[in-house]
Amino acid sequence: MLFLGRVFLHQQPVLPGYCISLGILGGLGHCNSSRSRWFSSSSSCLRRLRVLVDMDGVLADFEGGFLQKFRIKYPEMPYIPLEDRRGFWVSEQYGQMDPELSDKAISIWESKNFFIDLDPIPGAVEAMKQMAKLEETDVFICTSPIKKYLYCPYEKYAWVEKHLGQEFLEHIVLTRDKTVVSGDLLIDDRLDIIGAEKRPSWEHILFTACHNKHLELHPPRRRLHSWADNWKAILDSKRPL
Ligand SMILES: Cc1cn([C@H]2C[C@H](O)[C@@H](COP(=O)(O)O)O2)c(=O)[nH]c1=O
Ligand SMILES: [Mg+2]
Ligand SMILES: [Mg+2]
Repeated sequence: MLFLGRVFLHQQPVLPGYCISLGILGGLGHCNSSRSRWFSSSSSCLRRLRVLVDMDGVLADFEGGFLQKFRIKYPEMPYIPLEDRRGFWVSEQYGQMDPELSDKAISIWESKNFFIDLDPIPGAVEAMKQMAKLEETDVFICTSPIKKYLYCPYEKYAWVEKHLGQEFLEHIVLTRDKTVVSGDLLIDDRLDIIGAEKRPSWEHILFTACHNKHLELHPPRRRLHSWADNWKAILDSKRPL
């Protein structure tokens, strides 16, 4: 039967007309893709969990890499130790210290080799490899490139190949607007993820970073404190029963 209503699952509206209902509606979700992961057994629909994982600040140590290169390039300039970082935008906090420092900060991540040289966040590579191997689970790296595109997009791909392997190249989403990407979970260190879609399909799990660790999250918002934290439990909490 053609399902004509709007079904809300994980706060996601499933567009009318997209779903052919095979019986039980529990667990409906990402059914609007030609490569959809639907399968039906004994007249029930099961679907795979889709996890979106941010790159800078979650897989790759943007803050650490920035500070190291900033201090090498501008040894005479003041800098902000990681424990004093506040707010997502490095350029903003440096600009508040001295207006000319904002452009100097930006020059660091606009330079060749900035993104490829970033170290992995502890535990990230192992966690991603484990996550990708989980049954009924699809993992995508969902990352925003800078607008000065000369090096960044290429180096993000190269970083993924170097640290996670070639197979992961199939699982990269480069976007400046993560709200239009569908998934069950988005693990990301940025507090405010906004964009064209006012009701993103994913639940945002805030990944703890130096710039957000002091922020109090209001329920039901959740954190992943590090890759040593129980990320599997967070995934399991989103699986259909
Ligand atoms: C801190 C900071 C970051 N950026 C850029 C660098 C990255 O390309 C994105 C962040 O990407 P994510 O997918 O949200 O991790 O933003 C910047 O332009 N200015 C900054 O201060
Ligand atoms: Mg990030
Ligand atoms: Mg898998």
